[in-house]
Amino acid sequence: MLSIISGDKVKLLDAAFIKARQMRSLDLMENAAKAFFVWFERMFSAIQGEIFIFSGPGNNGGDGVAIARLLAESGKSVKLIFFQDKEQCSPDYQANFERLPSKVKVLSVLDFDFQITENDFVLDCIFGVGINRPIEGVYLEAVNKLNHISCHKISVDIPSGIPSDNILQGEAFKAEHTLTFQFPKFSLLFPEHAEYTGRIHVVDIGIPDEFILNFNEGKFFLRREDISRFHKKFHAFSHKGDFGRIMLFGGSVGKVGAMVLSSKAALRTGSGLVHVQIAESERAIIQTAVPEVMVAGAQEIKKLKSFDALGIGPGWGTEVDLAFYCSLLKRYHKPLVIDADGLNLLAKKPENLKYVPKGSVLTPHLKEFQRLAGEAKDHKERLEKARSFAREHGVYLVLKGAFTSISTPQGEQFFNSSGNQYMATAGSGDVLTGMITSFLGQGYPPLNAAICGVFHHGLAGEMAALKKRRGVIASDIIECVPGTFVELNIE
Ligand SMILES: NC(=O)C1=CN([C@@H]2O[C@H](COP(=O)(O)OP(=O)(O)OC[C@H]3O[C@@H](n4cnc5c(N)ncnc54)[C@H](OP(=O)(O)O)[C@@H]3O)[C@@H](O)[C@H]2O)[C@H](O)CC1
Ligand SMILES: [K+]
Repeated sequence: MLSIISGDKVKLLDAAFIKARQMRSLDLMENAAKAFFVWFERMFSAIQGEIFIFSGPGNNGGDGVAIARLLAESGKSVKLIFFQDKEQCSPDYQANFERLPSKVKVLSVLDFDFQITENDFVLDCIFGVGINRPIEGVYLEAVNKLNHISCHKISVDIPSGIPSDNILQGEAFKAEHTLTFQFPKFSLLFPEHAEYTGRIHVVDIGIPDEFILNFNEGKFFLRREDISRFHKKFHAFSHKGDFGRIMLFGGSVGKVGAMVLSSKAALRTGSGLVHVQIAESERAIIQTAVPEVMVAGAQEIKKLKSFDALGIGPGWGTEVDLAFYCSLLKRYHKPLVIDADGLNLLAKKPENLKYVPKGSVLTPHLKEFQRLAGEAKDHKERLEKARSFAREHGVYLVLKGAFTSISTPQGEQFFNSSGNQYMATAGSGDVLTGMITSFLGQGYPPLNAAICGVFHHGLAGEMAALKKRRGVIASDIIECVPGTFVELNIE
């Protein structure tokens, strides 16, 4: 699992790593440039245009100079545009400058005419994690000009102008792709920066994850290769009971569809038995739509404890009898999942939060979280609030959106990498509730249930989007859930 560390620690990390390996910082820069080069060749095999590399005075600029050499040596037409005289640049920048082949055309930004056409590439190596103030002067002018030119645009490590751990002040380079080294810089995960980062790619430059862990600040980035370790193993003798008995509460009149989606998603995620508690008048709908589901009666509600997990809220409405809701929370002592109206009801009467069993998983989207925890001025503050909320209430807080975050009662935060914009569709959250409840019911610890739920949900969304793009609906996500187990090789 990748650790996300702050920009000011990157220098310490580099220093410790090169010392431990007895290598030079220049070698690490070479690793970074090579990692970029390999990625670039794979992404853009048939390059027709010219490659313009804008290189700032620090080591991000140094990466640009090394990349210029590698690209030129492979036969590409490369122009290097610099901002400062070599003598004012970092030592590793200077060392790479000395190694530039003569076929790289080098010119000052002051002499550059910005004649760049659609097929050309701009590589943004102006500033990386060392930026310490908003860009201005020649840097701002160049960035503004580049942002108005249409061509292929790639930022190296981070779009220049964006601070690695904070919200952008002023302007920054707008990339189509950001290739970031070793781990995603924290601010790349903020919605405020989506129009600058484009697609984010993480490449390894040779520093092992265990090494970076020494600098960890409790933030982790979840990737496909991390997921199988959070799964439970089943075997040939496993029976229906091992896959869990769960109960879902929701589906008021006119909103029973939410329960159809949640319960179906739970079954597709592997639940052995799924009960739903819904408005009596809606019973026929769900039993027709999902014949595998059972509708709970008074008997089951009485024997709440016999269920392995509960999921509360999808389509429940806010007219629910609060006394009934509180009695559920008080009588059930295992972790459960709360979503949608289950959360809205808690936001209306926060004093009831104390009844939520410890270790429960709460899955608000941004608006629901705002109702629960109050307004945040930006995503950074929102994530801090999420962290405090999870700690204070002893719950796992799943804040849904791009890079869904999971905050734990211990103060850690996990960021998900699967999913896409096409999942922002009605019922997508109900599907997630069903999935996380299903994993909880199968005996997964709450963190594992949340991680697996969020990752598989996102992956199912990616698979659905392959053929349907913006036409994806929540039912398509459910249909793709079984395929995610195949894709990740989970038995
Ligand atoms: N482990 C890794 O990931 C590696 C990453 N590498 C690359 O190195 C950069 C970080 O390099 P660094 O030199 O620390 O920082 P920058 O290149 O971002 O630039 C810092 C210089 O820019 C000046 N500065 C800062 N902000 C501004 C501004 N707004 N306007 C003008 N100048 C600015 C600053 O100097 P000051 O004295 O003026 O503050 C610095 O000179 C990382 O992002 C990767 O790309 C390594 O290649 C290998 C390992
Ligand atoms: K950059």
